Amino acid sequence: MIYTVTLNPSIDYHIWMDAWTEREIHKAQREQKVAGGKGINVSKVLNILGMESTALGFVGGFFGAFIQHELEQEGIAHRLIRTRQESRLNIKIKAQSETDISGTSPAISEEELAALYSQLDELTADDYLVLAGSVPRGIPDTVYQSIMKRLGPRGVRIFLDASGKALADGLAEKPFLIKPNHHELGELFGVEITTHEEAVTYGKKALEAGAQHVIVSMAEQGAVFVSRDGVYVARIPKQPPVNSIGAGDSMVAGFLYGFTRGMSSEEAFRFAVAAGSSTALSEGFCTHEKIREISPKITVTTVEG
Ligand SMILES: Nc1ncnc2c1ncn2[C@@H]1O[C@H](COP(=O)(O)OP(=O)(O)OP(=O)(O)O)[C@@H](O)[C@H]1O
Ligand SMILES: O=P(O)(O)OC[C@@]1(O)O[C@H](CO)[C@@H](O)[C@@H]1O
Repeated sequence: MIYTVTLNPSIDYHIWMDAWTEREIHKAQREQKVAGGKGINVSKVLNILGMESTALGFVGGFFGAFIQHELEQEGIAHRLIRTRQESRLNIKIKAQSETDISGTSPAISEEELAALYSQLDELTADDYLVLAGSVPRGIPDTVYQSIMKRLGPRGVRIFLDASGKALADGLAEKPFLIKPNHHELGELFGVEITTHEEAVTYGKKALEAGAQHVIVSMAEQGAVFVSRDGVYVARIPKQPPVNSIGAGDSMVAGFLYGFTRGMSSEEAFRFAVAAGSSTALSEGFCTHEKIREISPKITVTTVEG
């Protein structure tokens, strides 16, 4: 079974407007409220691709009930833990460009965190676990490392999509896959990454630091894959994004889908990039049809050495 953990889910409030200007009153042309958070998005994309998963994490208050209800409506299994404090609201403004405002997270109590640990203790070597997104208040930012310390030795394969200290500390526990974007990977090593070559260099350093597979996503520049199976660069034709929110989550779901369906690392990587790009270049998340359409436009090349 695949489990996704979203410690800090959100309602994503998408709002479209002609232009965004400071000190102006704006009228929305269109708006949409959806359950969000990185692990939840991975579960949603897996569901669209026809693969089951169980969403774990915390939800509270009215916003939390909304998130839970949406998952139920979409037929996504969940064991979300109800918290005393309300889940957050993240605003996604789509005007000349995309602007994100992330709401303050609820504080999670020790008992609520303990309830998550007891759920996680049920996982076995047959399971995949996706740990994705920010860590809410009340939880130490070493939480991903602690979860990996507990479940890694049991053979659970862990996909880690985190940044900052949560990513840095997590590496030592040998996650099966990490998916930083090039800014997050640069931050990890205190450098700025702008080219595929630099992403390969620092992707290899992440491998040396413990990760087993590394996907470095680079938005419209495509992505880089580094593992002992090979090093690949994926390029995509330049096109303005329609919605880049959840593109990275679609990539994680795409790789997980491909890998668990028996694709080679290279094929799973291509599928992951196609999933990410078809989410970025269309309304809503990727689908099998959109992935099939975009796949031939993606070039994947092998990097020697
Ligand atoms: N403008 C774009 N054109 C084509 N593909 C894109 C574009 N933006 C993103 N993608 C695809 O989606 C993948 C992930 O994008 P990105 O690097 O922005 O991830 P991210 O920062 O984790 O995103 P998010 O956190 O919003 O999900 C890229 O590797 C690429 O395949
Ligand atoms: O603040 P975090 O947890 O890092 O990211 C949260 C978030 O921006 O990530 C998803 C897109 O990847 C959105 O659904 C959600 O609002």
